Amino acid sequence: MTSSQWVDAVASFAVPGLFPSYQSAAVLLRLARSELHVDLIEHGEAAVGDFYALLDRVDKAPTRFEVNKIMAQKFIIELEGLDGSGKTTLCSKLSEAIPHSLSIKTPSVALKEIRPLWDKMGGILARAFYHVSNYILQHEIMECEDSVIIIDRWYASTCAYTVGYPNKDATTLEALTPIMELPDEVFKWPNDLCLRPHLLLIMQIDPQVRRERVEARASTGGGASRFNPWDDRLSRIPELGVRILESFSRITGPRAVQSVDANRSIENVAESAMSVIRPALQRHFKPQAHFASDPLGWWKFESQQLDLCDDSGNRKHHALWNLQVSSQVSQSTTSLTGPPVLKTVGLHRIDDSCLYYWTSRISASNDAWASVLWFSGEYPLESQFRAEKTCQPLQEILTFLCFASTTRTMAMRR
Ligand SMILES: Nc1ncnc2c1ncn2[C@@H]1O[C@H](COP(=O)(O)OP(=O)(O)O)[C@@H](O)[C@H]1O
Ligand SMILES: Cc1cn([C@H]2C[C@H](O)[C@@H](COP(=O)(O)OP(=O)(O)O)O2)c(=O)[nH]c1=O
Repeated sequence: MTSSQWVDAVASFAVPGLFPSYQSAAVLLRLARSELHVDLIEHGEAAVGDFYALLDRVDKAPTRFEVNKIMAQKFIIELEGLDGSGKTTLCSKLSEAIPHSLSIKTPSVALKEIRPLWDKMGGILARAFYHVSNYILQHEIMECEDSVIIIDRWYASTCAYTVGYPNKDATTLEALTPIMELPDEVFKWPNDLCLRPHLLLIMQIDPQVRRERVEARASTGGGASRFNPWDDRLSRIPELGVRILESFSRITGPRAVQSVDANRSIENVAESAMSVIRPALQRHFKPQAHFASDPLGWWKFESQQLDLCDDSGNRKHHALWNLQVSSQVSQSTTSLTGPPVLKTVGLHRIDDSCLYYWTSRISASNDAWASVLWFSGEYPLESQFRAEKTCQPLQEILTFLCFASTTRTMAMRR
């Protein structure tokens, strides 16, 4: 693609600077080097070479199998919030509190040297850099061995900071379309950014408290002490912070989204984040404990979290899903006949590649169970099987139903 073709392509983006895919941003960054003759070398040949080598490595998208395996084996938490809301502080607290966790950030530390170069260029090139940095982070997650990944900013920042403030010369935001009037499409996690957070935590902070923290950070020295351009913008144009926060809340792609009150002490903020994370980790890694305690409650909670149904109980989302329905009617657990046979009963379009369950008591005397397993065809079979085995051992698989109604109607029919 030549630079003029590229300029035409960019003009068709829904929001200026909001790239739809990895390739659309990577091609521009490569053009910057070859055709646009941007002087990159003055910024250090080694850093530039490393950056382009990294772009080439990330070019190869992970396979669906690799993605599904990572999504099943790891738990990814993304922290978002305005500058100075305490993300970095919370990341380090969480990584201390959560075993086998890794704390990383976007743009990743591997891009530390090259980032100021693209920041200095600004405009569409800087946006392209931030866009690819999300995929570089994905690459790092794929390669790491830790099971809980805590990320200080990810794609939600790229989207919110671009949509929130597409014109850097603006001193007022009057000319911009209100966030709530922009189409959903704008806030959609890119299809080719295959990993996504299991949990997005959005730090909510009073503007004055945030301002004081940013000033205190600036006066205490050290690496994190610099004012970045956003510190200044956010105080000159307070509505900008509101736009960015509204954008965070519209992002779709993360499996669950929660707000964290970031005004309180560091310990309180960490504890309130942990009170959301703990059960989420348990559901992810040990789903059986939830089925045992309050299965139906858990299901209701999850389906709201995932926003599967609208207020009337109709499914809102569409993607290919398999459905399996099995039930155990025997009161005895002594004659279990080994692992349940998994059988797919239909392909259904519901949401994205989430794996989750519904299981519930089916009689008042608590002697029978129904277990519904929806699983995305995209998950590796061994993880589906393992998850099923750990939920409720099924003595007898009685029914395989075709899924012809909404999730809520099914629950009511029982
Ligand atoms: N809950 C808190 N209470 C008081 N100060 C905090 C709290 N969380 C963070 N800070 C301080 O506020 C400043 C900004 O926090 P930081 O974690 O760097 O924010 P961010 O990563 O969101 O920009 C830092 O100086 C940090 O020590
Ligand atoms: C990750 C990301 C950050 N940014 C901006 C938002 C932040 O104001 C700025 C600095 O981010 P960051 O390095 O995370 O600084 P801080 O820890 O102070 O929040 O970069 C984008 O514009 N796009 C992006 O994709």
